[in-house]
Amino acid sequence: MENQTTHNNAEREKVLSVRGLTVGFGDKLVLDNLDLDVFRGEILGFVGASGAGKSVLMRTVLRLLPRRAGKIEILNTDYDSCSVSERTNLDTRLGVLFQQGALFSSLTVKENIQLPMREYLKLPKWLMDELAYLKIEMVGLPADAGDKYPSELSGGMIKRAALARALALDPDLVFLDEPTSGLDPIGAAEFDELIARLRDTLGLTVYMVTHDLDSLFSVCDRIAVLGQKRVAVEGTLADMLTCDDAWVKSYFRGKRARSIPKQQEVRASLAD
Ligand SMILES: Nc1ncnc2c1ncn2[C@@H]1O[C@H](COP(=O)(O)OP(=O)(O)OP(=O)(O)O)[C@@H](O)[C@H]1O
Repeated sequence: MENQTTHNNAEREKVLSVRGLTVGFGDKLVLDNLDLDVFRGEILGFVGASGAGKSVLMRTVLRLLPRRAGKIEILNTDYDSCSVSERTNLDTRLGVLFQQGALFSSLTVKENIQLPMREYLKLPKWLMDELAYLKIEMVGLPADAGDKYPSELSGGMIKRAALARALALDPDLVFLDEPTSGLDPIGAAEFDELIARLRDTLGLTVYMVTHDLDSLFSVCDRIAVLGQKRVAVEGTLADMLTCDDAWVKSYFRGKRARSIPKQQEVRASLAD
Protein backbone atom coordinates (compact mmCIF):
# COMPACT_ATOMS: atom_id res chain seq x y z
CA MET A 1 0.00 0.00 0.00
CA GLU A 2 1.36 3.42 -0.94
CA ASN A 3 0.77 5.09 2.40
CA GLN A 4 0.59 8.68 3.61
CA THR A 5 4.00 8.48 5.30
CA THR A 6 5.87 7.38 2.15
CA HIS A 7 6.97 10.90 1.24
CA ASN A 8 8.21 11.74 4.75
CA ASN A 9 10.03 8.42 4.99
CA ALA A 10 12.23 9.32 2.01
CA GLU A 11 13.92 11.97 4.17
CA ARG A 12 14.37 9.86 7.32
CA GLU A 13 17.47 7.98 8.43
CA LYS A 14 17.12 4.24 8.01
CA VAL A 15 18.37 2.22 10.94
CA LEU A 16 17.34 -1.06 9.32
CA SER A 17 16.79 -1.70 5.64
CA VAL A 18 15.69 -5.08 4.28
CA ARG A 19 15.41 -5.70 0.54
CA GLY A 20 14.24 -8.76 -1.34
CA LEU A 21 14.44 -11.05 1.67
CA THR A 22 13.54 -14.67 1.02
CA VAL A 23 13.59 -17.28 3.79
CA GLY A 24 12.32 -20.84 3.73
CA PHE A 25 12.58 -24.25 5.36
CA GLY A 26 12.76 -27.21 2.99
CA ASP A 27 10.10 -26.67 0.35
CA LYS A 28 8.19 -24.20 2.53
CA LEU A 29 8.73 -20.53 1.76
CA VAL A 30 8.02 -18.28 4.78
CA LEU A 31 9.20 -14.90 3.46
CA ASP A 32 9.32 -14.08 -0.23
CA ASN A 33 11.04 -10.98 -1.58
CA LEU A 34 10.22 -8.92 1.51
CA ASP A 35 11.19 -5.24 1.86
CA LEU A 36 11.13 -3.30 5.12
CA ASP A 37 12.58 -0.08 6.53
CA VAL A 38 12.85 1.01 10.16
CA PHE A 39 13.62 4.68 10.77
CA ARG A 40 15.63 6.30 13.56
CA GLY A 41 13.72 7.16 16.70
CA GLU A 42 10.50 5.35 15.81
CA ILE A 43 8.63 2.52 17.45
CA LEU A 44 7.65 0.18 14.65
CA GLY A 45 4.91 -2.29 15.53
CA PHE A 46 5.16 -5.46 13.48
CA VAL A 47 1.97 -7.50 13.23
CA GLY A 48 0.56 -10.38 11.22
CA ALA A 49 -1.43 -13.56 11.59
CA SER A 50 -0.03 -16.29 13.78
CA GLY A 51 2.53 -18.27 11.79
CA ALA A 52 2.93 -15.52 9.18
CA GLY A 53 6.68 -15.32 9.79
CA LYS A 54 7.21 -12.40 12.21
CA SER A 55 9.67 -14.29 14.40
CA VAL A 56 11.39 -15.77 11.37
CA LEU A 57 11.94 -12.25 10.01
CA MET A 58 13.29 -10.97 13.31
CA ARG A 59 15.59 -13.96 13.72
CA THR A 60 16.83 -13.64 10.15
CA VAL A 61 17.63 -9.95 10.63
CA LEU A 62 19.54 -10.94 13.77
CA ARG A 63 21.42 -13.59 11.73
CA LEU A 64 20.03 -16.43 13.82
CA LEU A 65 18.46 -17.96 10.70
CA PRO A 66 19.93 -18.24 7.19
CA ARG A 67 18.29 -16.56 4.23
CA ARG A 68 17.97 -17.69 0.63
CA ALA A 69 18.16 -14.23 -0.86
CA GLY A 70 18.05 -10.57 0.06
CA LYS A 71 20.04 -7.76 1.51
CA ILE A 72 19.99 -6.57 5.13
CA GLU A 73 21.59 -3.29 6.11
CA ILE A 74 21.80 -2.13 9.71
CA LEU A 75 22.93 1.45 10.29
CA ASN A 76 23.91 1.62 6.62
CA THR A 77 26.23 -1.35 6.96
CA ASP A 78 25.75 -4.63 5.13
CA TYR A 79 26.71 -7.54 7.38
CA ASP A 80 27.70 -9.65 4.37
CA SER A 81 30.31 -7.27 3.07
CA CYS A 82 31.69 -5.63 6.22
CA SER A 83 34.85 -6.47 8.14
CA VAL A 84 34.93 -8.54 11.32
CA SER A 85 35.48 -5.43 13.45
CA GLU A 86 32.54 -3.65 11.77
CA ARG A 87 30.36 -6.70 12.49
CA THR A 88 31.37 -6.67 16.14
CA ASN A 89 30.62 -2.96 16.28
CA LEU A 90 27.19 -3.55 14.69
CA ASP A 91 26.40 -6.31 17.18
CA THR A 92 26.96 -3.87 20.03
CA ARG A 93 24.45 -1.46 18.54
CA LEU A 94 21.56 -3.94 18.62
CA GLY A 95 19.61 -5.08 21.66
CA VAL A 96 17.14 -7.96 21.77
CA LEU A 97 14.36 -8.88 24.17
CA PHE A 98 13.12 -12.40 23.40
CA GLN A 99 9.56 -13.43 24.16
CA GLN A 100 10.15 -15.19 27.48
CA GLY A 101 12.92 -12.82 28.54
CA ALA A 102 15.57 -15.52 28.03
CA LEU A 103 17.54 -14.58 31.13
CA PHE A 104 20.11 -17.08 32.41
CA SER A 105 18.50 -18.66 35.45
CA SER A 106 21.80 -19.34 37.20
CA LEU A 107 22.86 -15.67 37.05
CA THR A 108 21.50 -12.74 39.03
CA VAL A 109 19.81 -9.85 37.23
CA LYS A 110 22.99 -7.80 37.56
CA GLU A 111 25.10 -10.61 36.12
CA ASN A 112 22.64 -11.11 33.26
CA ILE A 113 22.88 -7.40 32.40
CA GLN A 114 26.66 -7.57 32.57
CA LEU A 115 26.93 -10.50 30.14
CA PRO A 116 27.01 -8.35 26.97
CA MET A 117 29.42 -5.96 28.71
CA ARG A 118 31.78 -8.87 29.48
CA GLU A 119 31.54 -10.07 25.89
CA TYR A 120 32.14 -6.76 24.15
CA LEU A 121 33.74 -4.30 26.59
CA LYS A 122 36.77 -4.48 28.80
CA LEU A 123 35.68 -2.62 31.90
CA PRO A 124 36.67 -2.80 35.56
CA LYS A 125 34.18 -4.54 37.86
CA TRP A 126 33.18 -1.37 39.71
CA LEU A 127 32.24 0.33 36.43
CA MET A 128 30.25 -2.68 35.22
CA ASP A 129 28.40 -2.67 38.55
CA GLU A 130 27.62 1.03 38.20
CA LEU A 131 26.42 0.56 34.63
CA ALA A 132 24.27 -2.44 35.57
CA TYR A 133 22.56 -0.49 38.34
CA LEU A 134 22.02 2.42 35.96
CA LYS A 135 20.19 0.08 33.57
CA ILE A 136 18.22 -1.43 36.45
CA GLU A 137 17.04 2.05 37.42
CA MET A 138 16.38 2.99 33.80
CA VAL A 139 13.84 0.17 33.40
CA GLY A 140 12.10 0.99 36.67
CA LEU A 141 13.33 -1.91 38.79
CA PRO A 142 14.35 -1.39 42.43
CA ALA A 143 18.11 -1.56 43.05
CA ASP A 144 17.78 -4.73 45.14
CA ALA A 145 16.49 -6.57 42.04
CA GLY A 146 20.13 -6.63 40.89
CA ASP A 147 21.03 -9.42 43.31
CA LYS A 148 17.94 -11.52 42.62
CA TYR A 149 17.74 -14.57 40.38
CA PRO A 150 15.12 -14.70 37.60
CA SER A 151 13.08 -17.29 39.55
CA GLU A 152 12.62 -14.69 42.32
CA LEU A 153 11.04 -12.13 39.95
CA SER A 154 7.48 -11.57 38.74
CA GLY A 155 6.71 -11.81 35.00
CA GLY A 156 6.75 -8.03 34.67
CA MET A 157 10.08 -7.76 36.48
CA ILE A 158 11.59 -10.42 34.21
CA LYS A 159 10.56 -8.40 31.16
CA ARG A 160 12.15 -5.30 32.66
CA ALA A 161 15.33 -7.16 33.58
CA ALA A 162 15.52 -8.58 30.04
CA LEU A 163 15.02 -5.07 28.68
CA ALA A 164 17.84 -3.82 30.92
CA ARG A 165 20.09 -6.50 29.43
CA ALA A 166 19.00 -5.50 25.91
CA LEU A 167 20.03 -1.92 26.78
CA ALA A 168 23.35 -2.95 28.36
CA LEU A 169 25.50 -1.63 25.51
CA ASP A 170 23.39 1.47 24.77
CA PRO A 171 22.09 0.13 21.45
CA ASP A 172 20.65 2.24 18.64
CA LEU A 173 18.01 -0.36 17.78
CA VAL A 174 16.18 -2.80 20.05
CA PHE A 175 14.12 -5.77 18.91
CA LEU A 176 11.25 -6.70 21.20
CA ASP A 177 9.43 -9.98 20.58
CA GLU A 178 5.93 -9.66 22.05
CA PRO A 179 7.16 -7.66 25.06
CA THR A 180 3.77 -7.39 26.76
CA SER A 181 2.65 -11.01 26.31
CA GLY A 182 1.87 -12.62 29.64
CA LEU A 183 1.55 -9.28 31.47
CA ASP A 184 -1.70 -8.10 33.01
CA PRO A 185 -3.24 -5.00 31.36
CA ILE A 186 -1.75 -2.58 33.90
CA GLY A 187 1.70 -4.18 33.69
CA ALA A 188 1.46 -4.12 29.89
CA ALA A 189 0.45 -0.43 29.87
CA GLU A 190 3.35 0.42 32.19
CA PHE A 191 5.75 -1.49 29.96
CA ASP A 192 4.45 0.40 26.90
CA GLU A 193 5.01 3.69 28.73
CA LEU A 194 8.56 2.63 29.58
CA ILE A 195 9.30 1.85 25.92
CA ALA A 196 7.89 5.21 24.83
CA ARG A 197 9.94 6.99 27.50
CA LEU A 198 13.14 5.26 26.37
CA ARG A 199 12.45 6.26 22.79
CA ASP A 200 11.96 9.87 23.90
CA THR A 201 14.89 10.10 26.32
CA LEU A 202 17.48 7.88 24.61
CA GLY A 203 16.35 8.38 21.02
CA LEU A 204 15.99 4.61 20.87
CA THR A 205 14.63 2.95 17.73
CA VAL A 206 12.30 0.06 18.53
CA TYR A 207 11.21 -2.88 16.37
CA MET A 208 8.35 -4.48 18.24
CA VAL A 209 6.66 -7.71 17.20
CA THR A 210 3.32 -7.65 18.96
CA HIS A 211 -0.22 -8.97 19.05
CA ASP A 212 -1.14 -6.36 21.65
CA LEU A 213 -3.69 -3.91 20.24
CA ASP A 214 -3.18 -1.59 23.21
CA SER A 215 0.52 -1.24 22.33
CA LEU A 216 -0.30 -0.63 18.68
CA PHE A 217 -2.82 2.05 19.58
CA SER A 218 -0.81 3.75 22.29
CA VAL A 219 2.93 3.70 21.49
CA CYS A 220 3.66 2.58 17.94
CA ASP A 221 4.60 5.39 15.55
CA ARG A 222 4.26 3.16 12.52
CA ILE A 223 2.89 -0.29 11.88
CA ALA A 224 3.95 -2.94 9.37
CA VAL A 225 1.69 -5.86 8.58
CA LEU A 226 3.12 -9.17 7.41
CA GLY A 227 0.86 -10.97 4.94
CA GLN A 228 1.40 -13.15 1.87
CA LYS A 229 5.06 -13.68 2.86
CA ARG A 230 5.95 -9.97 2.71
CA VAL A 231 5.08 -6.59 4.22
CA ALA A 232 1.60 -6.27 2.79
CA VAL A 233 0.66 -2.97 4.43
CA GLU A 234 2.58 -0.32 6.34
CA GLY A 235 1.78 3.10 7.71
CA THR A 236 0.51 4.97 10.73
CA LEU A 237 -2.32 3.84 12.95
CA ALA A 238 -4.54 6.26 11.02
CA ASP A 239 -3.55 4.45 7.81
CA MET A 240 -4.49 1.12 9.40
CA LEU A 241 -7.87 2.46 10.46
CA THR A 242 -8.72 3.44 6.89
CA CYS A 243 -7.05 0.53 5.10
CA ASP A 244 -9.22 -1.77 3.00
CA ASP A 245 -7.11 -4.92 3.37
CA ALA A 246 -9.44 -7.56 4.83
CA TRP A 247 -7.05 -8.79 7.56
CA VAL A 248 -6.09 -5.24 8.59
CA LYS A 249 -9.73 -4.26 8.66
CA SER A 250 -10.77 -7.08 10.96
CA TYR A 251 -7.67 -6.68 13.15
CA PHE A 252 -7.77 -2.91 13.61
CA ARG A 253 -11.49 -2.34 13.30
CA GLY A 254 -12.86 -5.56 14.74
CA LYS A 255 -14.82 -5.76 17.98
CA ARG A 256 -11.75 -5.93 20.23
CA ALA A 257 -10.05 -3.01 18.51
CA ARG A 258 -13.15 -0.81 18.74
CA SER A 259 -13.09 -1.00 22.52
CA ILE A 260 -9.46 0.22 22.80
CA PRO A 261 -10.00 4.01 22.63
CA LYS A 262 -12.59 3.66 25.40
CA GLN A 263 -10.18 1.59 27.52
CA GLN A 264 -7.47 4.18 26.97
CA GLU A 265 -9.76 6.94 28.18
CA VAL A 266 -10.39 4.95 31.34
CA ARG A 267 -6.66 4.28 31.78
CA ALA A 268 -5.83 7.98 31.30
CA SER A 269 -8.48 9.10 33.79
CA LEU A 270 -7.13 6.61 36.36
CA ALA A 271 -3.63 8.00 35.86
CA ASP A 272 -4.76 11.61 36.51
N1 LIG B 1 13.35 -23.49 12.41
C1 LIG B 1 12.24 -23.71 11.69
N2 LIG B 1 12.14 -24.80 10.90
C2 LIG B 1 11.05 -25.03 10.15
N3 LIG B 1 9.98 -24.21 10.11
C3 LIG B 1 10.01 -23.11 10.88
C4 LIG B 1 11.15 -22.80 11.72
N4 LIG B 1 10.90 -21.62 12.35
C5 LIG B 1 9.68 -21.24 11.95
N5 LIG B 1 9.15 -22.12 11.06
C6 LIG B 1 7.84 -21.98 10.40
O1 LIG B 1 7.78 -20.70 9.83
C7 LIG B 1 6.45 -20.18 9.90
C8 LIG B 1 6.46 -18.81 10.54
O2 LIG B 1 6.77 -18.95 11.93
P1 LIG B 1 6.94 -17.70 12.91
O3 LIG B 1 7.31 -18.28 14.23
O4 LIG B 1 7.87 -16.71 12.31
O5 LIG B 1 5.47 -17.11 12.91
P2 LIG B 1 4.95 -15.84 13.72
O6 LIG B 1 4.36 -14.90 12.73
O7 LIG B 1 6.03 -15.30 14.60
O8 LIG B 1 3.79 -16.51 14.58
P3 LIG B 1 3.23 -16.18 16.07
O9 LIG B 1 2.51 -14.88 15.96
O10 LIG B 1 2.30 -17.31 16.33
O11 LIG B 1 4.41 -16.15 17.01
C9 LIG B 1 5.64 -21.22 10.68
O12 LIG B 1 4.92 -21.99 9.76
C10 LIG B 1 6.69 -22.04 11.39
O13 LIG B 1 6.25 -23.35 11.59
